[in-house]
Amino acid sequence: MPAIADCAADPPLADSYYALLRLGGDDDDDACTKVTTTPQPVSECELPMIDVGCLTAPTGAAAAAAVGQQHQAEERAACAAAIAAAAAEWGFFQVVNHGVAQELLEAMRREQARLFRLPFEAKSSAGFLNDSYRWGTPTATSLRQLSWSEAFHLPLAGISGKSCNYGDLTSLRDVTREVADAMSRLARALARVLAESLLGHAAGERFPEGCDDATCFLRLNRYPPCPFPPDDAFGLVPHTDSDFLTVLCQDHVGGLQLMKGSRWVAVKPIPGALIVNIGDLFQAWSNNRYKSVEHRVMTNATTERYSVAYFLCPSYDSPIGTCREPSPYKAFTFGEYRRRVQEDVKKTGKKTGLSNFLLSLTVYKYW
Ligand SMILES: C=C1C[C@]23C[C@@]1(O)CC[C@H]2[C@@]12CC[C@H](O)[C@@](C)(C(=O)O1)[C@H]2[C@@H]3C(=O)O
Ligand SMILES: O=C(O)CCC(=O)C(=O)O
Ligand SMILES: [Fe+2]
Repeated sequence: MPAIADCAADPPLADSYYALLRLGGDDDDDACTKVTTTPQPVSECELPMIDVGCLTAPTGAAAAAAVGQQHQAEERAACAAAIAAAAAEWGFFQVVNHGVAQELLEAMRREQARLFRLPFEAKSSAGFLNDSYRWGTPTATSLRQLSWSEAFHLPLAGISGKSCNYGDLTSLRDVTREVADAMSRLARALARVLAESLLGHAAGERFPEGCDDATCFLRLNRYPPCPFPPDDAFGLVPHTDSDFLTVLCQDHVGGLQLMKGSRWVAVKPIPGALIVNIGDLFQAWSNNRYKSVEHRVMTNATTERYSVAYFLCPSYDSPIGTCREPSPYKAFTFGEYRRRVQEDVKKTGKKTGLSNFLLSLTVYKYW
């Protein structure tokens, strides 16, 4: 592993900042991202908190005998109902007893810090961690499109793949693999109860089809301190996630905000809890019942912030489909969706997302 040199570790985000400032590009017409002279105060919210122990605990014979199968079934039904209600109302919730060990998450944070402390040249060099390093916003044309952050967007297939040379980063690989496995179990259990809540038990059991190790991603995010005013650039620009659902572990620093009603609210970090959010694919599949909610990360002037996100994605050739006809959306595959998002971001600097795939501009409300 190259020598650790803190001073050269940060990506040249300030260069991007000044270049965009000089460019003076038009700010968005989007009210949510517009720079306002008097920014609206953002209140802090407590996301619905759900104990998902009954979904993640091993269902051994001893456990069944002790608790009683009837009671277990009732507990599972109540948990599923709380998850479905939060996905419909908030698009976001928090979980405890989630099955991802606290020591593992702490080890992940240590490995992540070590990884991001590598010199920028090493992180961005060809082939490093399968070319998964991203920083800033290469497509930005205005300051408000700049994400003051760096990330490794890791396809899970690549983590164990021999094609990737980890060198001295083998401990990072092992921890990453373990976190991905544990988050994957949680994400699948949640996706399944969300599908069951709309389809019934037997049909929901097969959900999500087409999602496996080769198709999901783990994203390691780092938000360096940002010396510029928080109204100039974001830590991560407002977006919805292009997946079925995301499991997120944020540290104690805070900065994540989400849209609730038509206001931004800040998510208070709760030690030990993981955050779950619905992505675009679940919103489409559920005919808008579950909400893929816009979220963003604010910058912090003094303190760096870390997060890890697990994205539950199907293979590119998977049709997304619907839980029930008629769907408000045209039929599309995940590959078509990703391509359209990338084209839009390249052309306009912004993701348009699901509205590109609506059958008509009528606002559908099914639920
Ligand atoms: C420029 C963009 C790429 C992105 C969508 C966005 O408009 C803003 C955030 C980006 C991000 C970050 C996390 C995930 O990697 C991602 C897949 C997502 O859902 O939001 C990407 C988006 C993307 O490349 O589709
Ligand atoms: O860092 C966070 O809190 C959010 C990250 C996020 O939204 C993403 O990676 O898609
Ligand atoms: Fe996100």
